[in-house]
Formats: sequence, structure tokens, C-alpha cells
Amino acid sequence: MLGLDVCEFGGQFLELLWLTVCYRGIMADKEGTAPVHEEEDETDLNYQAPAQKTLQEIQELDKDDESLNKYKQTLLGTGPVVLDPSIPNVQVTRLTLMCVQAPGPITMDLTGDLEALKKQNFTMKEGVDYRVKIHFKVNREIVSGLKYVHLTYRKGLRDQLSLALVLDMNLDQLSLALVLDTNLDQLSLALVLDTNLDQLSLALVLDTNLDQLSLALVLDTNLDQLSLALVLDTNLDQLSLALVLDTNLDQLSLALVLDTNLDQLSLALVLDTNLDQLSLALVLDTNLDQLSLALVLDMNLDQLSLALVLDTNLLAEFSSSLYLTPDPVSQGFEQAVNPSLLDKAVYMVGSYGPRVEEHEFITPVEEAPKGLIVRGIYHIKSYFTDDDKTDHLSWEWNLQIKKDWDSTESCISRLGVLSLFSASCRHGRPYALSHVAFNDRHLSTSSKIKVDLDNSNGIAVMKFDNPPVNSMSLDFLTEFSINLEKLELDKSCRGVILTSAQPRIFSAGLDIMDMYGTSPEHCGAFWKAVQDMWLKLYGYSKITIAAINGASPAGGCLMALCCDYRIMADDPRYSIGLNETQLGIVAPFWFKDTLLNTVGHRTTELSLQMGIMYHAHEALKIGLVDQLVPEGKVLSTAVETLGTWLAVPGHAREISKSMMRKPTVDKLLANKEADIKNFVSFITKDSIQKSLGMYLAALKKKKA
Ligand SMILES: CCCC/C=C/CC(=O)SCCNC(=O)CCNC(=O)[C@H](O)C(C)(C)COP(=O)(O)OP(=O)(O)OC[C@H]1O[C@@H](n2cnc3c(N)ncnc32)[C@H](O)[C@@H]1OP(=O)(O)O
Repeated sequence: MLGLDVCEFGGQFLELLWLTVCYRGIMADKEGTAPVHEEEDETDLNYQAPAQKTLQEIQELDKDDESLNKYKQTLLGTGPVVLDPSIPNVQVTRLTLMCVQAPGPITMDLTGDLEALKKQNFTMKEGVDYRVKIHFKVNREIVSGLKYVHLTYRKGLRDQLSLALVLDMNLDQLSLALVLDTNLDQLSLALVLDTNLDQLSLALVLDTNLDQLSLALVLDTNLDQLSLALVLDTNLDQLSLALVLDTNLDQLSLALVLDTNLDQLSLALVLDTNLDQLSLALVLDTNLDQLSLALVLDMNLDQLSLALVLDTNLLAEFSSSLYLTPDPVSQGFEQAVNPSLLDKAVYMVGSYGPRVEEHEFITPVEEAPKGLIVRGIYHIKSYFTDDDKTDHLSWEWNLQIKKDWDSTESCISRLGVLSLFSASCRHGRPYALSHVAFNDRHLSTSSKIKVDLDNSNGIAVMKFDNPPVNSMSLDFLTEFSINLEKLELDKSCRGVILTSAQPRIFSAGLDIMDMYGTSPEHCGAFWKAVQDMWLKLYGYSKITIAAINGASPAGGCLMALCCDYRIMADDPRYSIGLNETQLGIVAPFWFKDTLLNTVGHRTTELSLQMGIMYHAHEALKIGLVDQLVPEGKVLSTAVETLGTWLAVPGHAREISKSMMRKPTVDKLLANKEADIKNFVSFITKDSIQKSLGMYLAALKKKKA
């Protein structure tokens, strides 16, 4: 019966989706002009827009079908929410850089002065994982094929550095020429030294790119003759070095040390001659990120000293105490200073209907670039557009990649919550209050988790408050991991209790809406957030206790299983278990391992195959939970229990925990990417989507 309903429903739903696609054509006529993206490639798909339907026409279709109407509401919204035609149909309100490791949220307000944003730098630590989240509103009409385009330019980029140093001394003559030319791929150095205290010549030519290094050094002196030749040639597999040196006519010493591998080249050249003294030391150290050059020259025919220290990341700042002449072909230098397009990212946002609440779109996880070479300021042009190139919003901003975050204080103050932070400090519970303030102000207009740290005992209580059922959406998971990480770093926190602020439900597990009908990119980002939550919680160094005050299926059970101890409300209405198979999906290996490590092999086998939800007493019997207490005492018992755990020597407890759990954690760490791929390919399968759809429909039907 359910199957039949779902089939019919599926057909209608597909029709609805199709009509939504049709809507594109209409929207193109109604909105503003297209932004000019010079850098954007055009692909003509010869697409013929199907017959157009208005929002009203779509809403009229099958209007007696209740379940279809519910879906229409989800997809299309309830209808226009802003009638005023002077207000744009699509309003982009915020962009947030979501990063678990960030000391505070990185949010830009897009409803204010966009010009001011151009001058503002948003700091990101190199190498961190982040996602971009965009909030936007749709006011009147369905908008289709939304896209977020992100063009990244390097600001102040010097992808070329040229240095020429010419020195000419005339106390019996010394000439030195140093030419250095380097860009990201190539480094060329030529050093010519010529001195006429009865003649010395030195030429050093160094040419290296990522694959090949050539060095030639020729030294020639004629105070009763000295010759030196050094030839070095190396490529990816090979290094050749030839050094010829011989003289003792009034003393000359030369030492050349060259060390290179694919990532690094170090060269030290020391030359010492005593024909009334000349000393030269050249130290060159370069890798793909960095070039350091030190040249010290010391002449003593009435004395000349020269020191040149050059340190550059091949891109940005460099300094020299001597003449620094740009590439003679000044055009090259000019070009180097101008920003150049480094990257273009296009994210398909999708189609959305009018709704009072804001929609949000989150990009897949990206890794911030890492290394000295990439640190610096990037200029970003953002476009919120669609297939028809309507310019819903374009703005510019700067992203600064740094070795580390700005200090917490400056980061928070930049976001305008410093006053809240200091106010909370005055109340003696700096973490909890500042954090709550920070959540209220930034993480979302509706914080999904309340954190309260009691400084008198070091116990933090995290209360899930994501109505109606504390489902773990991408936002929830991100907020959870950030909170957990902050508590881990907070020395005044000694243990964490997880519980729910919602009546009768600890957590309904993963938010099915994040897995049903969403893009593969979204599924990937979502799954990464699930993994991160698990990795953080299962491998958490501090004591964790689950105070399970309600139903706890699937992901809710997993979260409880990650804790060190589980106290459940003794109420027959509440059940707990990994019930994934009941949804037609398979719990991944790390869900299985977490259960296995708690209740043993046989129980896990039964539990997973059957997707069993255990009532509180059964859960206690199989060891899935450790203690049952009346509902009103769940939290206080958790606090008491944590107190007894805190009496155990912390170091020994922590090592024991790690000893037990590390192999399980390592297993996922070693397979993180593959696990994401598996999940995405599994969850996006038609048959799995159908199962999820049926499960959702059954949930709703049960309610009806
Ligand atoms: C390789 C793949 C591995 C994937 C792993 C997945 C692990 C998971 O966690 S999957 C999620 C599994 N969760 C469940 O099966 C729980 C389903 N929900 C329930 O059993 C019940 O909702 C409840 C016992 C938690 C609460 O029952 P109650 O009667 O109080 O509330 P309902 O009327 O059922 O629900 C209210 C509302 O919430 C929606 N909802 C419930 N659970 C979820 C969920 N997990 N994700 C998204 N939405 C959920 C439910 O549909 C209702 O929505 P409407 O008000 O719109 O009808």
C-alpha cells in the first residue's frame, strides 16, 4: 500500500520538478541584466526551454493531493512573500566561511555597504578545511539554476621577481653583477665577479626549475694562475656535480657546497683570496616556497664591504639593502604587480521557491592553500547568478591566507562582538557566556546547541536545541564540532555532557533531508561533517557522558555511543539503536565498529541486520547504555558521574581511552576520502533515494 502511494507520489513529484525546471524561461525575462564574466567560459548546450508555467499554475496542479502539496510547499514555498516589485526577487544576505578550527565565525554581511567589503580582509589559516555558506532569500518567483561563482585573484602578486645588482668599485677595481630572476617555476641566478687585484674572475650561473637544475661556476684568477670550474646538472632523477679548483699563489680558497633534492636547493659558496684580501660568501637556499640568498663580499684594498640579504617567498615581500632594480622590461614587473586570475569556481546552487525564511547553500569542503608561497591576500569577486546570467548580487572581498589565525580577540572584535565577550568575562564564566553570545550573534539566527560551562567544577553541558527532533543537519553538525573543539581547547573544561533541550527526543539522528534529493556535492559535504563529528567525539581527550533524555535512533545512538558513559531515562517510550537498515541504508563500518566496541560481536550482528531499536531496559541489558534513572534525574546523575570520573588520574584515563579507541579512529582517518565517495555514490542511487523517500513519507503518514 505504501509502495503504491510512493510510486504515484514519485510520478507527481517528478512532474513537479520538471515544471520547476520549466520555470527558468520565465525568470530570465523578469530579472535584471546579466553580469559580465569575462573569464567565464560559455557552453552552448542548445537547450530549448520547455513550455513555461507560472508559479500559480504549478501550485494549482493536483491541488487536492495533500502530500504533494506539502512537497510543493517545501520546494516552491507557500507563494510570494514580498509583493513589492522594487525589492529584488533574490536577495543574497550573508556569506560565511565555515571552518571548524576558526576561532570565531567569519561572516560578511551582504545587505550593507559592499564597497566597504572590498577593503576588508577575512583571515583564514593556511591548510584548514572550510566551506562557503551563502544565505539568500527568494521573495516572489521560483528561481532556477542558481549559481555561485567565485573568481580568485592574487593581490599584489609577484609571480616574477627580478633582481639585478651591479656593483662597481674602483680601488683597483672590483665589479660584481648579480642577476636573479625567479618565478614560481623557475629560478635563474647569474653572478659575475671581477676583480683586478691582479685579476680574479668568478662567474656563477644557476638555473633551476621544478624539474631541472643547472649550475655553472667558473672562477679564473691570474695571480700566477688559478682556474676553477664547477658544473652541476641535475634533473628529477639525477644530480651531477663537477668541481675543479686548484691554486696556492698567494692563497685562494674556495669551498662550494651544493645540496639539492626535488624540493630544496642549498648552495653555499665561500671564496677567500688574499691578494690583498677578497672574501666572498654566497649562500643560496631555495625550495618551492622560499628563496633565501645571502651574499657577503669583503674587499680590502681600501676597504669595501657588501652584504646582500634577500629573502623572498617567490611571490610577495622581499627586501634588499642594496639597489633593487625591476626587470628592465618594466612591463614584466608591471604585470607582476597587477592581480591575476588564479582560480575560478562555479557552484550549482539549484532552484528555489519563495519562502519567508532564508535559504542557505553550502559549498563542498575546500582546503585552504598551504605554504609560504601561497600566504598573502587574495582578491575575490563573487557572483550570485543563474543560468540566465541574472546578476542577483556581485561583490568583492579579500581573503588573507596566514600562517595562523588572527588572535581570537581581534577576530571576534572584527566581527563586532568584543563587547559581548568582555561582558561575559565580567560574569566569571568567560567561555560559556562568550560562546553563547557568539552563537546567538553569528553561527545562525537560531543557535542549535546551547553550551554551559560551570567553572566551579569544569563540567560543560551541551544541550541540543534543534526542534522538532534535534536532527543532525549540516549546520547542526558543524556547530557541534566547533563547540566540542572549543571546549577541548578550554583548559577550564574537564568534561562534557551531551543532552537534549527538546522534550522526549535526544536526537532523531542524521537529518534525512540532507541526504534526500540533495546534490552529490551537498551529500559529500554533509558526510564529511558526520565524519568530523564522529572523529572529534570518539577520539575526544576529555570525559564525555551522554545524558539520553529521549528517543535516540541511528545517528543519535552513534553520538551517545561515542561518549565514555551513557545514562538513559528509564521510560518505556524511549528507544535507542542503529536502525539504518530499517531505512534501507547500511551503517558504515565506523558506525558498526563503535557499536561493536561497546556491545560485542553477536549483539552488533543482530542489532545491525535487524536495525533494532532497543527500549531503555533492553539497552541496559545488552550494555548499549550503562545506567537507567528517572527522566528528571538524567542530567544531575550525569553531573555526579562525571565527578567520579574526574577523580581518576586524568593522564592515565586519557591514555587508556586513546589505547582503546585509536585503532578505530585511525581506520576511518585512513579511509576518509574513500568513505565519502562510497557514501555519495550509495546515497544518490535511485533505489536508495526511493527508500529514503518512502521512509520520510511513512514518518509523515504516521503523524497524520
Ligand atoms: C551509508 C549511509 C549511512 C547513513 C546513516 C544514517 C544514520 C541516520 O541517522 S539516518 C536517520 C535515522 N533516523 C530515524 O530513523 C529517526 C526517524 N524519526 C523518528 O523515528 C521520529 O521522528 C522520532 C522518534 C525521532 C520522533 O518522533 P515524533 O513522533 O516525536 O516526531 P515525528 O512526528 O516523527 O517527527 C517530527 C518531524 O521531524 C521529521 N523528522 C524526524 N526524524 C527526522 C530525521 N532524522 N531527519 C529529518 N527529519 C526528521 C519528521 O518527518 C517530522 O517532520 P514533519 O513535521 O515535516 O512531518
